[in-house]
Amino acid sequence: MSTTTSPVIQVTAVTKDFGSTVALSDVELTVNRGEVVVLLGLSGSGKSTLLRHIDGLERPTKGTVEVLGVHVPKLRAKELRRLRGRVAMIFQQFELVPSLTVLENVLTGALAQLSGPKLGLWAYPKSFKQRALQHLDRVGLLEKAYQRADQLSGGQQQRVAIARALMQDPEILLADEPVASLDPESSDQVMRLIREIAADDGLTVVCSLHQVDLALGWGDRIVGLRHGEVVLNTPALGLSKEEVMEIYGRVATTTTELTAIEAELVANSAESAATTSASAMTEPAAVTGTVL
Ligand SMILES: Nc1ncnc2c1ncn2[C@@H]1O[C@H](COP(=O)(O)OP(=O)(O)OP(=O)(O)O)[C@@H](O)[C@H]1O
Repeated sequence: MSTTTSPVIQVTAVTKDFGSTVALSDVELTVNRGEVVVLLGLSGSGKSTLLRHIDGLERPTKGTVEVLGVHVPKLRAKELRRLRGRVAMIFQQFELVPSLTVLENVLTGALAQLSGPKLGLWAYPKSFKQRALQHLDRVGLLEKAYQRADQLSGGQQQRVAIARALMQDPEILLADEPVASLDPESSDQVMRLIREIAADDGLTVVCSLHQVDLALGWGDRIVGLRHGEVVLNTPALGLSKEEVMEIYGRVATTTTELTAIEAELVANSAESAATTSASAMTEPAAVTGTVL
């Protein structure tokens, strides 16, 4: 399914202050149905805060956020839960339950659709289990359905998290640094999968990343944030790596300078990823390649 020009996310003049910290400053963002938008920016530039506004986890200090035609900050708890049924989210640390099987973890994506008791595999109707197995097949992990989640590699766990998100039948997928804890090969696999699902299902994706190459390879549009401000909002096609590097306020005029800037930013990002992965249940962050 291709991108249409009907906006499903409309962020208008959003500013978010946390005390004296301005996390977002006058942010404008329109995302059309079926688009894959990648948010890039240094650690602390506001990527997660923007995603959290789209999911209604934060309210703007100023401005408006409209998702699937609904004005998010004004929603009551029940309406917000209903909206979240249509908006799935995946995270850097996968957020699986390590002691549960892969199948049980996928089924938890449908918890909100259950009316009865919500404990254990038996709580789910057979049709739910069939759907969960289909999603596992789709992410290439059907044979792992009855293994404990913590026996899987990081890349496999993120694919389980994607299958869990699909149980919601979402219209929008928000992905907060989904590959920050993965090696380059697994990162590519996960981004390819997200891209394929978006194309097949007409799913709209907003995904924050640190890797410029992945952003250019898998995104339809790149949105760059610096100190909470949108400094780039451009189709990925035809955009050069050097142009993207300007998001970081660093301009390289030679390849040597570009390599040096990348190396500096990799070190910066590795430090941030190591801090975040301290509580992860999977392998520590492997940061290689062009990681910013
Ligand atoms: N709940 C909060 N309370 C106070 N400050 C916050 C809160 N959430 C975010 N911030 C601040 O807002 C700014 C933007 O943070 P945010 O997490 O959105 O950045 P990010 O680009 O996602 O960073 P990273 O790549 O490290 O995840 C940072 O200065 C951060 O410290």
